[in-house]
Amino acid sequence: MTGPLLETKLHVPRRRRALVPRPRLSDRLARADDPALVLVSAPAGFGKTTLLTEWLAAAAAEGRTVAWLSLDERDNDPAVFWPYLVAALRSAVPEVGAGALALLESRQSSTDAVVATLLSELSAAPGEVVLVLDDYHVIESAQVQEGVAFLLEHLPPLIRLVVATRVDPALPLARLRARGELVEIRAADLRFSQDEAAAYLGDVMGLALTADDVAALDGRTEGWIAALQLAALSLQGRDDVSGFVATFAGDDRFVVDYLVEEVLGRQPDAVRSFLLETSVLSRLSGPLCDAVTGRDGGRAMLEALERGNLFLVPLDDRRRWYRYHHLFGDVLRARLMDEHPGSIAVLHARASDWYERHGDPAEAISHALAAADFERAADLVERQLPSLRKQRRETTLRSWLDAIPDALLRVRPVLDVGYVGALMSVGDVDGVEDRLRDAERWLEASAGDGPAGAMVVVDDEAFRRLPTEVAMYRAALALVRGDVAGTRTHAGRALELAEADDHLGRGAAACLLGLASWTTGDLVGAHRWYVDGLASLERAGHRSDVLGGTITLADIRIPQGRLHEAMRHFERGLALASDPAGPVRGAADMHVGLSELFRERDDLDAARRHLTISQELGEHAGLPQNRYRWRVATARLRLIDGDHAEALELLAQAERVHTTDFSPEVRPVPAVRARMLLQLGRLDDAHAWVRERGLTPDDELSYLREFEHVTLARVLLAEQSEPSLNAATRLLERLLRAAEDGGRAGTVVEVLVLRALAARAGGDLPAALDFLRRALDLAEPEGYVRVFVDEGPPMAALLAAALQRGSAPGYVRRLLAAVRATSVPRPRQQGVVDPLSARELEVLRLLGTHLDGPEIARRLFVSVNTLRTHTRNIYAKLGVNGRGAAVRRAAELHLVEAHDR
Ligand SMILES: Nc1ncnc2c1ncn2[C@@H]1O[C@H](COP(=O)(O)OP(=O)(O)OP(=O)(O)O)[C@@H](O)[C@H]1O
Repeated sequence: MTGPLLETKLHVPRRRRALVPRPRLSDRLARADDPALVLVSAPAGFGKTTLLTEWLAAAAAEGRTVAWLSLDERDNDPAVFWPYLVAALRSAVPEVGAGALALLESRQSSTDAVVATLLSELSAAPGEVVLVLDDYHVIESAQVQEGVAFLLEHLPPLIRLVVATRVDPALPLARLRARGELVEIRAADLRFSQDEAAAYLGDVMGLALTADDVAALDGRTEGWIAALQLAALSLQGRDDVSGFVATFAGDDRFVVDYLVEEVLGRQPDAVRSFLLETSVLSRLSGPLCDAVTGRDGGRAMLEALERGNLFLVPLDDRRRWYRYHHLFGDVLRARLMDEHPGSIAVLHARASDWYERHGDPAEAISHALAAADFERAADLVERQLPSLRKQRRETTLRSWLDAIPDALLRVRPVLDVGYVGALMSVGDVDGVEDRLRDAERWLEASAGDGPAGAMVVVDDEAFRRLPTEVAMYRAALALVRGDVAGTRTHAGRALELAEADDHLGRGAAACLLGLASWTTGDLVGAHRWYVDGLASLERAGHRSDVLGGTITLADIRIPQGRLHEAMRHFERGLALASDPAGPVRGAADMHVGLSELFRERDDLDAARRHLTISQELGEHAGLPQNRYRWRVATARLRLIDGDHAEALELLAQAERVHTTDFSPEVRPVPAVRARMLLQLGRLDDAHAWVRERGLTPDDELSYLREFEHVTLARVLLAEQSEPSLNAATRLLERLLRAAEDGGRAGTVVEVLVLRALAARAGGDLPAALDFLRRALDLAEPEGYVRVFVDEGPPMAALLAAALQRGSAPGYVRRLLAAVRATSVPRPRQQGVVDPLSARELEVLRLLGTHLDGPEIARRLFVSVNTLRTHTRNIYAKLGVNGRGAAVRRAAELHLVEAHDR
């Protein structure tokens, strides 16, 4: 967070001295049978906050712990919202949230990872906890809303969420309502009844009114408490009550405007000016008010206003911080705009200055922007850049920079490049080029004799590092565009320019160089750069980058045929990620990587287990990248399980997920699909794929297309004609040489396997056995299995022949056993034309329970939409049109028990 955490936001608002008791509402809240969510939703000034403070005082007396968070617009940045939410919980239950806090402080995890961790910590909370989010209507950020919805959906039984809001929140209300987990208090419930209005006007506001006047006032305000309060303030000392009541009606904005005018008009000049001038502040303290008004006595004035019921809400127990009631504040600001429009910028400027002196740069920046003093705002933001970046507050940074005129950013290269960082962090490369070019021009112009003419630089240290940073962003941009040479040039330059102690700069540059080597197939070089880069990143303390790099290291080792080492990298990565401060994304990907290695070794149970863990982690954290890897790995397993349709669907989804990725690891997806088509005997579709990719056996070979060319060789082999066999053989020879030259032993094994099959198809058994033996020699120490087994019967025949000749007998026997295990047909599902996949059977079993759809989806870690697709397929396959019928039919066919075991 930029600026201190405001304790006042976590403070349960103090109860007013005199309140009208509302037993009917507090009873409803008290009787509510432990709902997950209490929603208090009504327009401004209906007494939502007051009702909650009353109820919570009683709840606290009964031993429930209460955590409170008053929200404001800044909470739309997840990097602001979640630290506050965790702090609110921790201030109430100190033993909860340490892990989430560590994640937040590491500033390298997704907010989803934070929520997932928080949830698991909450489930260990010692007793009942009520978490209140007040003024939730200010939250417009979809990201924050989704996070809260996720939190709510997974709340442990003893935790209750209470939301007070002026508009209904984007939370799954209908579902909670259906499950009886929602208690709602709305405007109709909150309106003062006539008796309550009488008690309010008489006992609280001290007005001696007739029953008719009370009835008239209650009728006119329709029980809207804030309006009644304003009316009561206006009525103090006035005789003609009936005449006054007749002048307003309805519960809309006009009433408030009208009434505030009335109230304001009755204040002494000093109070009135104070109210108007300080209305620019979202929080008020005596000293801050003094600075803004230019007069003394702010604190005494605030206390007097509070005593006078003038809509001042205390934010702490020590009477240091207050805010205006929103409704009142809005009208005050509109009034100020009408009466003294010219003074607004001055007032904001003073507030900005005060906040800067008092160490709250975020408030200082907001007020500078509100004062339209963009130069000052830009200065302040530039000074905050390093800490914003470190805290990953790109959303906030972007919202500030968006508010500053572009022409101003263009003469401030440090800020402009900061903007580039904020854009690239979310993969937005539009406009990046322009800004980098600007920065380069400034750097050129200022070479030698310090900053150039019109250029503005506030942070000289940042300006010194700017050339490195620009080179780095250039390298990253080149990589996104597939320009490997450019990546090398710029990253090399960044490395040259980075100072010895700039570990982050050096590490990032080395990794970019590693990526460039990787894309060209120079895996040895890529490995070296990554080892260097990771050492620097570790020194810089950038854990998430270290984790990401560890995955890459493993990914580099796999085509090199070093499966054991790849496994060690993944395991080391998992150890890093299991640290409370380790990002979930890393862990999810490590598990997929491990699953792929176990699948290759034919340990399918372990492969499945790691995918499930990865999926759990990934779904919690909503990680598209993980889902991409996860989908490909799952598709491959599904194919082995015989779930062809699902395997192909998963691959199609994976292709959709990653259309813009540039890392070598995502390129094989289309080729994996083609291999599946071949395994399914869909040769025409495989041909179509070859045409679509524009592949020919005489193409120039490149590492990035290696996987595709190996697949092309398979397609040619599958054709079983002499010319295509010859073409396949020639292509395989070239691929073999390239893989051997590049030290890619993993690829060599695969190509040798195909070469053996080609020789066998050509009738040259001795040559086939020779290629096979070479493959076995390389593969045995690393434990390869599926690379042989997936070739099916032709390979089984070759292996049997090899066994007869005594080649690697133990290993070959294991491979043959794996072939046999794979070809055992899955249990037949009698009475079903199109058999149900394992996944569909799982869904079917859950359909037979009392669980509702969303719950089933949650258990299976899939979206409700995916579940719907499964359900539709199941109904179609069973020839039924509803859940009950499907369950009955499944029982008749013994489908469910058979699978359930
Ligand atoms: N039971 C009550 N007795 C006396 N005054 C009340 C009572 N309930 C609410 N009020 C007064 O009405 C005004 C509005 O109440 P409150 O701030 O709780 O409304 P709200 O619905 O939370 O408003 P907003 O949405 O603007 O935050 C306050 O000045 C409060 O003191």
